[in-house]
Amino acid sequence: MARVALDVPSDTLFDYRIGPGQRISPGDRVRVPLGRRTTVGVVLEVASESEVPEGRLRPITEVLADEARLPPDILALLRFCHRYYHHPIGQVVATALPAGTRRARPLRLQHRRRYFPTARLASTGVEAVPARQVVARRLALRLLSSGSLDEAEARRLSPRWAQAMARLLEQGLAECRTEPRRPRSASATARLLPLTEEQEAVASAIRTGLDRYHTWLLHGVTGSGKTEVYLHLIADVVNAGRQALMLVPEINLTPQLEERVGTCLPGASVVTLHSGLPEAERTQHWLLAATGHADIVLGTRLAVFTPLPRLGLVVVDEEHDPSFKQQEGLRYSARDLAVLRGHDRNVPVVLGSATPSLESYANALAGRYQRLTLTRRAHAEATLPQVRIVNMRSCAAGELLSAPLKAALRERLARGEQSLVYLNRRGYAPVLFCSGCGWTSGCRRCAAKLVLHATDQRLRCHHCGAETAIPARCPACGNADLLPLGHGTQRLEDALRAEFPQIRLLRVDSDTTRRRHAWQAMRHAIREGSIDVLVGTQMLAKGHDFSRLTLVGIVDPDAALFAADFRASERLFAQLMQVAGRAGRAQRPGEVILQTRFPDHPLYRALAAHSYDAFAQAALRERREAGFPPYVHQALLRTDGLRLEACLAFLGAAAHAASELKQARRGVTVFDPVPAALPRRKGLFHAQLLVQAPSREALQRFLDAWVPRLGLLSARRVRWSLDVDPLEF
Ligand SMILES: Nc1ncnc2c1ncn2[C@@H]1O[C@H](COP(=O)(O)OP(=O)(O)OP(=O)(O)O)[C@@H](O)[C@H]1O
Ligand SMILES: [Zn+2]
Repeated sequence: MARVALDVPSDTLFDYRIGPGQRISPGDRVRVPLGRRTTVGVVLEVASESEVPEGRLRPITEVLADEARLPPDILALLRFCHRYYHHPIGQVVATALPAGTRRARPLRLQHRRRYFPTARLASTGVEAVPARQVVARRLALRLLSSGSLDEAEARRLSPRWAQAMARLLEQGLAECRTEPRRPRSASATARLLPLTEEQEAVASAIRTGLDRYHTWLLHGVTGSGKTEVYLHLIADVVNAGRQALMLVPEINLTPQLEERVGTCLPGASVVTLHSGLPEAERTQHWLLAATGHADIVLGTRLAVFTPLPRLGLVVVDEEHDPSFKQQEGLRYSARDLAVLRGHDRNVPVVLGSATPSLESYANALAGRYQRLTLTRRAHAEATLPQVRIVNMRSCAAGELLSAPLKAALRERLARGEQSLVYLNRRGYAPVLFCSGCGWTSGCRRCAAKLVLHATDQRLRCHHCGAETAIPARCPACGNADLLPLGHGTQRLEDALRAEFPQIRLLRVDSDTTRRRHAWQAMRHAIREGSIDVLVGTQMLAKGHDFSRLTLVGIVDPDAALFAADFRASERLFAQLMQVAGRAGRAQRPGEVILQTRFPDHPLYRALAAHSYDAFAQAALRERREAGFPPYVHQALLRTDGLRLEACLAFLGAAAHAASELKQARRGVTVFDPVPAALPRRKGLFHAQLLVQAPSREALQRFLDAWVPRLGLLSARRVRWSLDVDPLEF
């Protein structure tokens, strides 16, 4: 009898009878009947007895002949996700595997034919082929000179290659073998750079422990060359015959990084895994990893679930990045799961960042992780940029560019260097406002304002995508005097163009990069030097290495200082430090100009001093005093529905169910149901209930008892889901 995980919202496995002649192990994919149809699932257990009476047990329709079955460590990871995130097991499995695994077709590696010269051809030489068989001769010559040919190479020699090759095979002059289609064969164009002294110290510390689990927090200032350290370690691991898994945030998975990883290790094969890959390609890459053909897996958060039989190292770059946490369905943290995988497989884990998450930093302080630091930039001439804080209090409201920033931009233009002006808000202005009656442009479906987009003259909701034309008159009072309030990147672009009419300016935000490959083309333009000034949102802040960029201007960052979310200041500090870190990464020194109305704020002071530690220690102290993570552990029960009352009523019932749990509730705080920070989105109301405990164990003990009861509550017209270790509220 096999117990199978199916992609349905049920918390249990489904039992099926193993037919005569069917050989089944946990990890196999099977086709099974479900109601009147058949569906594909994964066998998690094989057992001798079922609670379902023998007669009602339905047989497995088919065992799919996959090239790789899910290994025990992945099955254990999936079970962990089911338990820890309290998510239905079948849906955990469906989330973790590429979509291709849901089809009732065996997973097979695509093979490619490769042709080799036979001993006979080698001994007789090309004379064995009659001279008038021009194409066959050409193929034979090439077979002898390069040792082998694949189809693509043969086609390049002649479009009529197939017929000629068939003749060579027939005559016993060539032979054909198949091999798995590899994603790329790395050429040896690039090399690993020799490490600096500091990088070497870090790398050799990690090298001493490559044979066992240990989590290293690689805390290196911006531009310190963390990537190079990862690559050296990955090279060691691959050369020792093992596989490496490297996770990066979505936006950082660039063709350049892919190429860098691919070319610095000639002979190693690299596959990428991310949600943007076509389904067939993603399945092939996954299978190459699972069968051990790929040496390096470079991917976004979903890659953490990839089976890797020879795993030797896990790297998480920019480990603080919020994109490692999935924000829907199975709300897993790929960073946390990466650490767990390293632990279960007894291999080292390297978490790298210039601005570690406070969770990881606290883990390092507590001795659970070991922190290694890079304090200097990798380029011999490069230093950290000078940070100047410009007080905007005396400036007119709405003034975007201060005199010092304008002067600094002018200098860069004169010297032919690049500048970046950062404003983390896209659109022209966050809201349109009537000076007559005070009307503002609100979204009908969300508790949010419609953002004014000047380039195409639309009002647009950044939460649900709703949009309308800009009204000529106020819809409430008919007044024609409608004013944009506040500023976004489009307005900043206008201000820069007005001040510097000649500049070659590029705006980078999710509006301008929506088209596929747009960002790639832009990055190319930036590298080439055909851009003077970059304007953009946090898309520009992360990980980029533009060598001619020497000035970063930061405009209007103050709002986040006073946000209600307790993580807002951590996020702001990380963003500012990252964006400041884009300046002066190569030969020329960098400068950062930060415009603020709160020049003495400790967060900005720490930024100016490049002191992550000062910021982090103060922030952790506050978190401890206020009782916030990482000193407590949280789970959020989220609901949405057409009526706010229905959501709150469900949450009220859930809170009541919690109060009835005497034993399991000990030490656990259950807060009151409240509307979410954005209470209405896409026409649905959102409300939530926060649960908090002093330890993970206490929280899990409570959730184990509580979550099954939630399923019994009447949840009419309310959807609910649980978010363990929530990042957003
Ligand atoms: N050992 C080295 N010798 C010379 N140059 C190096 C060396 N290591 C790294 N570099 C160069 O230093 C620059 C910064 O490296 P990298 O982008 O890896 O930094 P980083 O630590 O990831 O920074 P950030 O956190 O800001 O993304 C790159 O241009 C890289 O090529
Ligand atoms: Zn909306």
